[in-house]
Amino acid sequence: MKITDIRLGMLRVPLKTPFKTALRTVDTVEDIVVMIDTDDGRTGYGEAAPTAVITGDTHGSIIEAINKVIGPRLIGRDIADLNRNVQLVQTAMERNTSAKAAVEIALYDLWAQLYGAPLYRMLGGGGDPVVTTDLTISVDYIDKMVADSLAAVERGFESLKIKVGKDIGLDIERVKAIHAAVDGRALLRLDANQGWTPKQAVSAIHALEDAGVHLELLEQPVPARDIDGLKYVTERVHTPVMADESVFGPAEVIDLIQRRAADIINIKLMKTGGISNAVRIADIAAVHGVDCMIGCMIESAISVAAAVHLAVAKAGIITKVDLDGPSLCTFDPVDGGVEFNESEIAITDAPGLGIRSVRGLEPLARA
Ligand SMILES: C[C@H](N)C(=O)N[C@H](CCC(=O)O)C(=O)O
Ligand SMILES: [Mg+2]
Repeated sequence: MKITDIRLGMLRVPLKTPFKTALRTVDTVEDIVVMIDTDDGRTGYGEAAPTAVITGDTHGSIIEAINKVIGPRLIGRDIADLNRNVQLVQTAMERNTSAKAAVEIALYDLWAQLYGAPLYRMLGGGGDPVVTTDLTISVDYIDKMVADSLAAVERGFESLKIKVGKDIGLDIERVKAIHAAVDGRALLRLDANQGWTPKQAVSAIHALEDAGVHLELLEQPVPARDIDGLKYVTERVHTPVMADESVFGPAEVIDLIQRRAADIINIKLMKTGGISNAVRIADIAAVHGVDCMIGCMIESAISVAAAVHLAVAKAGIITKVDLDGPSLCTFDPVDGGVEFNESEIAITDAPGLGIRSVRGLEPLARA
């Protein structure tokens, strides 16, 4: 099975409600879809999310990276030669992790299709191919966040990811109000998206711990590059601290673990550059006994499907799931693929990612 063509399309899916974090507000998934075609008539699918404030990737950089740099290396390559193909993707250029992720996802999709197995099985997974995700509550007025949290609990979500990091005093009030409202019906995860200083983070978490607010974890309280600050927080609070924007690839994870700067690692395919490095991170974390979450950016059911397959394959070490991208969307553009049903996500027996087609793609002309 040889690669004959690499096509790109623009996917636009409005969100049900604006997604607001300390870093940005976004109301539509506007992602680049990669389709890799082979000489036996198959197509592998991938997706890149342009999250410039986190990865530095934009629509323009993703398109240019795939069309001009990564794609040309792959034309004519044999899909069975996965490790070499992945190496060609990863060594094509520095950074550009979202573009690399999209291409890798499509390569893994085709590789699993070649052997007629769902991707999670090719990654060594067995057992029940089902995961349970949280739902993100955007940072907003307190009343709105409380209403959104109650609505999420009514929809069956038992874990809520509360966005904070905008205003420390208000953030404490936000979390106390949500905690009182959901009254033990959902676990609370906080994500400050780099919005606090180390000292603010410690005082906020102490205030919440002292008020009896149990938190499952605190995600990325301080700026991404402030690893000393992350360690400062981790050493001073009981709540487990998770690194997100601070860690992209395996080398950063090794450094973070050696410095004991966080308790948990958030793996996202858009940060790792795809599945190969995500597998490495999960394996490194397993060696050190560090738990991982699998997360996503504002992504649809294409790239999130790949994350679900990885989560099932690495269920022993990926113990927390934040794959709510498709639940935030007004519709699912994918025919086939993984079945997203609110908090429950299930993989079918279809080969690869199981994606038959993607509706409403706007073709992107080659440069
Ligand atoms: C969508 C997911 N639940 C999430 O919250 N991801 C954010 C980043 C999303 C973005 O800005 O695109 C995170 O974990 O920081
Ligand atoms: Mg985060």
